[in-house]
Amino acid sequence: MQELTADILSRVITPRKSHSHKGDYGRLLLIGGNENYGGAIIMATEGAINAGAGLTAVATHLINLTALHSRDPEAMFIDWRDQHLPELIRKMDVIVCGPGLGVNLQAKKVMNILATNVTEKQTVVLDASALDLISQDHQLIPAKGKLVLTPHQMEWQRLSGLRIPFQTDGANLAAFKDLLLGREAILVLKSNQTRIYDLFGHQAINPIGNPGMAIGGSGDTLAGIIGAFIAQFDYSFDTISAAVYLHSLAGDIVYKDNYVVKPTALSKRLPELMKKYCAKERKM
Ligand SMILES: NC(=O)C1=CN([C@@H]2O[C@H](COP(=O)(O)OP(=O)(O)OC[C@H]3O[C@@H](n4cnc5c(N)ncnc54)[C@H](OP(=O)(O)O)[C@@H]3O)[C@@H](O)[C@H]2O)[C@@H](O)CC1
Ligand SMILES: Nc1ncnc2c1ncn2[C@@H]1O[C@H](COP(=O)(O)OP(=O)(O)O)[C@@H](O)[C@H]1O
Ligand SMILES: [Mg+2]
Repeated sequence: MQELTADILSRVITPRKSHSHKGDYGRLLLIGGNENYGGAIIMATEGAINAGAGLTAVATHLINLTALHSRDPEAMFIDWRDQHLPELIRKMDVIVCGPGLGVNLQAKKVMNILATNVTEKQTVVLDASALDLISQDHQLIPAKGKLVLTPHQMEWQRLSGLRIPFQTDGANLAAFKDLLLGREAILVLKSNQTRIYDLFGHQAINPIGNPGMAIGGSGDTLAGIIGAFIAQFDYSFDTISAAVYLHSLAGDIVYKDNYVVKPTALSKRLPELMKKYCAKERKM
């Protein structure tokens, strides 16, 4: 099991080229935020924008439009009932689905649209409610594309059938293989020591982070950061590991002077940290 260090950031976060435009840093769609959980998709969006996604769009309940745009004017919006959603999904590089999505009929409809429209070249990050929905119905797992699953331990219990005390590395990997037979997929199993697994034998543990991050929205923010990293850099074990590490590093910086780590405060630290670790690489 590889223990992550700051080296992962310098390896993944590359300097931006002068001759580039927003399209070079990825098109990211975030899907989630029902009438009760609008905050979740807004926090995921703040994670994504601050982690550098080139273009960010949000498919959510209409009720969240004003709140979203007043906080994040960088994000584009689509009502998740809009008939153009399938078309928009097909244009994206990466789709993050689940923060605040809920599990009602509308949520299932949205997941079904996603599952049937994802193409081979795209990556889908499934988090929160999306994981609960696929636990209930495996047909809702997108049929094509690369996958990243980001459960916390209870979501993983629902998905894998492994009770939390039995979530050992061996058992996690076996359950992950069973679930995603033959697919290109990465599992980010979140806890106070998040573990990352792929199906080729890579395993990493994140030793940083803090209990100030035990607050609603921390995971939603991480889902956005992971989406932005894949959109800008690539889909790889290292890229996803770097996103996990950066999230905790930003959390640790906020925690130095604060009893709790508000997810929105964590997101604000991301651009400066990305600059710092990218600049380090250039000096080497
Ligand atoms: N502001 C917003 O809009 C927010 C909206 N949100 C949205 O809410 C939706 C539901 O997501 P959820 O994660 O809140 O609920 P759920 O899946 O039931 O998990 C909680 C259960 O799991 C257990 N548990 C055990 N181990 C655990 C662990 N390591 N980490 C975490 N939990 C652990 C835990 O145990 P207990 O607390 O009982 O000890 C409890 O029984 C989803 O769409 C999400 O995006 C939230 O993101 C918050 C901010
Ligand atoms: N005690 C802790 N120490 C370190 N990291 C933590 C701790 N508690 C929570 N986290 C991190 O916060 C995030 C919580 O994710 P999640 O439970 O999905 O939150 P939410 O759904 O409320 O956004 C994970 O990235 C997890 O690693
Ligand atoms: Mg969560």
